[in-house]
Amino acid sequence: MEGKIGPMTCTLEAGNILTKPIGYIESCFNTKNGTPRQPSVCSLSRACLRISKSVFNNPEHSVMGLEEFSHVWILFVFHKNGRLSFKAKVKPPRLNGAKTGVFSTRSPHRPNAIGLTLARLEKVEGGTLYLSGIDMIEGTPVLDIKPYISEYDSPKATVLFPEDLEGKDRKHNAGTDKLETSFTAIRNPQAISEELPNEKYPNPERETGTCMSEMPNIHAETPEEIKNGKDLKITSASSSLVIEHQNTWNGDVPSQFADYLTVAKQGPEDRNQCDDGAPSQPLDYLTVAEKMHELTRKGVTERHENSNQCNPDDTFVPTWIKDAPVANLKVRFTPHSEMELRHFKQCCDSGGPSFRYFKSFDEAKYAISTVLSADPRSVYRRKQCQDRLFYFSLDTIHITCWFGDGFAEVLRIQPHKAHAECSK
Ligand SMILES: C[S@@+](CC[C@H](N)C(=O)[O-])C[C@H]1O[C@@H](n2cnc3c(N)ncnc32)[C@H](O)[C@@H]1O
Repeated sequence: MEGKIGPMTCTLEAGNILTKPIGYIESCFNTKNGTPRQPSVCSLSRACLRISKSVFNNPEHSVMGLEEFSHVWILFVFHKNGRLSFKAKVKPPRLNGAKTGVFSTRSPHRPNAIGLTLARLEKVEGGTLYLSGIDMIEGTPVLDIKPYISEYDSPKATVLFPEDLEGKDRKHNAGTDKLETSFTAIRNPQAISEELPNEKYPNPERETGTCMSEMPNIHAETPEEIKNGKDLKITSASSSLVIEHQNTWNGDVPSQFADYLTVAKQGPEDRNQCDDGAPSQPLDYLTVAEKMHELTRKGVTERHENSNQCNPDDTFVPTWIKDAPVANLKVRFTPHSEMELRHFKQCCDSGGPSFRYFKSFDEAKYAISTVLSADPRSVYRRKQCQDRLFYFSLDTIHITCWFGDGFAEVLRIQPHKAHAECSK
């Protein structure tokens, strides 16, 4: 039977789901103010997430095996967004007042108010996850956890070359595996046919899925015929494969590659003639193909190295992410604020204020510095209230600071009100 939520029918097929938090974040960030805009800003930030017993009777069962992953994706609700409002265009702080489409940003104000954070998984104890490198505030409802798997979650450059696979786990490289299979087919068709009991001889196009529309069908050739020098189709296959790689040059084919290509395109009669018309050794077509391959590979690598926009993993982002118009700030502490921070101890047994998440004065100072360096102010504050004091809290610390031209200065450090009890 279908469940109902108010007037709206809740069906998966319609994309309506009734969410139930699997737990709530306990975070070193108490308020939105001063919380980093992305988890990478403050690697020392910490949080913990207890899987709710109302979701799983035995929460520890649900996280079994998770300790084998270094990072986890956390899907959560921006529960402190205030009224649910969203606009098609937003002004991300990094654009310093300029607008862009909400879906090209990580703005919390979006139609479904769902956040996504990649956090480091420090440890798993029972049904509790200990996280670091986070940007979620205290009490954030968590909808789901998924392991971060770089093999799936980080796009890889298109690998054209079987050599790139050496020493790598091939299971996760289906595309390149296909290409390698096709090379194997070209080098040694019999080997492939032996692996395929239902087929007498391989058809690399079908076998590999590689786009080789012009590739002659080598299906009908017997290994004996190939051995007897009837290697035309095999060699054509290898040249077709290489010609496919021309595309990677974006039309700017280097002359050396073009020379190889000419040779590769010649018919067998031409290939076996020297310039003076004397018969030559039969051209090793596969060698030509491999040389072309090598050249393409070098070219692709160079293109990656010279490119400003592309990352080595074949991804790219707009320049406002990489070279934001908002510079990082220098951070300094007044001697007084530094002394105040030194009063915080690691455990509350010793009397006086103590940290809940940080392990030392240095960690706390570093975390405060990273948060301030990324300039946590809103664009409005940055532009309209430059000389106002800025307050935020981190762990059990309440911080007062101000911003000047290119810097932030910490003026005062006090125990955060909410944690004053423990300090006592
Ligand atoms: C820009 S969002 C990015 C969040 C996430 N990494 C993402 O990409 O979806 C991070 C900001 O959301 C705000 N925030 C964090 N937790 C929140 C919550 N539970 N409700 C509302 N806002 C929150 C904080 O001000 C933080 O600086």
